[in-house]
Amino acid sequence: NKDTNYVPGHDVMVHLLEWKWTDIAEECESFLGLKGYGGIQVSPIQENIIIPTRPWWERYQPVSYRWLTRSGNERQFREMVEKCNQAGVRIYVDIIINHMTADHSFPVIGTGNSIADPPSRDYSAVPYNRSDFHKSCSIVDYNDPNQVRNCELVGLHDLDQSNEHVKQTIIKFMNDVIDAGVAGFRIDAAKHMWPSDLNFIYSRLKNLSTNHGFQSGKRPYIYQEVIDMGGEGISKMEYNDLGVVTEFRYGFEISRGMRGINSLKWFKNFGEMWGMVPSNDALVFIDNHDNQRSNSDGGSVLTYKEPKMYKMAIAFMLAHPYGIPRIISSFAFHNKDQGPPSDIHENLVSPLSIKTGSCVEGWICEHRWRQISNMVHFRKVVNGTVVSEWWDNGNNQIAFSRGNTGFIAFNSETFDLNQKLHTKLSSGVYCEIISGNKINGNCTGKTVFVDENGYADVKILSDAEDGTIAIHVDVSR
Ligand SMILES: O=C(NCCCOc1c(-c2ccc(O)c(O)c2)oc2cc(O)cc(O)c2c1=O)[C@@H]1CCCN1C(=O)/C=C/c1ccc(O)c(O)c1
Ligand SMILES: [Ca+2]
Repeated sequence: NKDTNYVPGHDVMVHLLEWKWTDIAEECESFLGLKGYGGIQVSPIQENIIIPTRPWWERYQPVSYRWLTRSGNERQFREMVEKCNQAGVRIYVDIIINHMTADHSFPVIGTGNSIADPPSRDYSAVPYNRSDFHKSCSIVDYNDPNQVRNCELVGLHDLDQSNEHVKQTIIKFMNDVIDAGVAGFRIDAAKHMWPSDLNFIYSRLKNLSTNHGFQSGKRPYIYQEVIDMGGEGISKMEYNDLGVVTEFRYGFEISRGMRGINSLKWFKNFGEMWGMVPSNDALVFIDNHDNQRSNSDGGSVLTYKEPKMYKMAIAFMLAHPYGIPRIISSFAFHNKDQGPPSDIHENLVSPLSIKTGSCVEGWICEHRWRQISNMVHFRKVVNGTVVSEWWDNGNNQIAFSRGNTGFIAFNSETFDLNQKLHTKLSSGVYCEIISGNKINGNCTGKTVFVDENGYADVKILSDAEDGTIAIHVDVSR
């Protein structure tokens, strides 16, 4: 089964990219739990190589399975899991089991001071040696499934998951993390490992820890990074029996829609019909840590750098029932390799500075933006209902209801939207949640009136700050 293991009444995962464990624990208690977020994808916890320029992707070159990175140490990790579980927010660990480091021109030292000698495949802190790796061939033909699994991705030394010692070492690492109280894993570079080997590993994972509030018999939620835009030799459908897969087409298509490249009217049947995996098998997102800074999936997905369209894309994702949504919370970057704000002398990511509710000094904190966190509330309220009352203007103005619990409209035309639209909501005055909140019975943003026949006066000026209006039954006055 593919249960996220979220606490009932919580929904939506946020990837707190490069955040430190102590800051995450604090954010669980002061924001994420209260807003009803379901879970957090944390950056890799396993020791990684120190690359002099500290690119973000150094965390994807493991040196060992010790829980020592610039985000913190084992004690801080355990404390974070404890505090977040208590706040009703689950933790998902981004784990790299396909490979270790590449060869480098400098001595290889890890973030936990372990050493390794990649050319001789000696990773003494695990330990791994040459017999645990595939022969070093490079992936040159992505249409050859054998190469993609058994050769090296950009020179990263490729572990042989059919080797008994490798399997047992990975299984032990993952089971230790499960015992610390996490709810599941992101499997990095899953496309580069054989489904049968992954199945062997997953089947030997323990149930979630009853000492951390999980009911007995709960299985870890496994979502696998499989970058498949179609056209390669390997398909995401080879993996979605084992667990959930990242559906890269999702963010690509919604970005095209909100950019006006593809008319929003086509999104009436958005979902499996668009060649995406079944909804329960799809981990969906607009942008991720990789394609927000490069276009590795071949498309130019929306990011925080284009805020109006990005917020519309996120709002659509959180309002629509297809898939399991994940948002990213980023750090500002100017070049695609740049790592997080950090004190380069100290071997840690710099402390997060959150002033007056929004992050500063290089941390974007999309998860705190009102237009995004209020849509988490919307998604929780409409859970279990279907899309109905779809309306469009034949191009880039759309609206739909979610049962009789919520209603949302988008305008990405160059002219205003000003219509009486039918909803399935009962009549009354609703606080509009993209422009504001309902506080002590008052709306801090716009209000929307729904008449006794369910018709709402919907107005979205083309030059408005936000191109979305959304209401739901929890914010009727
Ligand atoms: O130009 C680069 N890489 C080549 C193009 C991206 O290829 C990579 C893919 C990749 C990309 C597209 C695919 O269709 C595919 O099957 C694999 O997955 C990775 C996964 C890792 O754990 C570590 C990596 O270094 C990579 C990687 O380099 C730069 C310099 C090295 C790291 N890197 C990067 O750009 C790092 C990218 C990266 C890192 C971690 C990820 O989880 C990821 O998805 C991408
Ligand atoms: Ca491999």
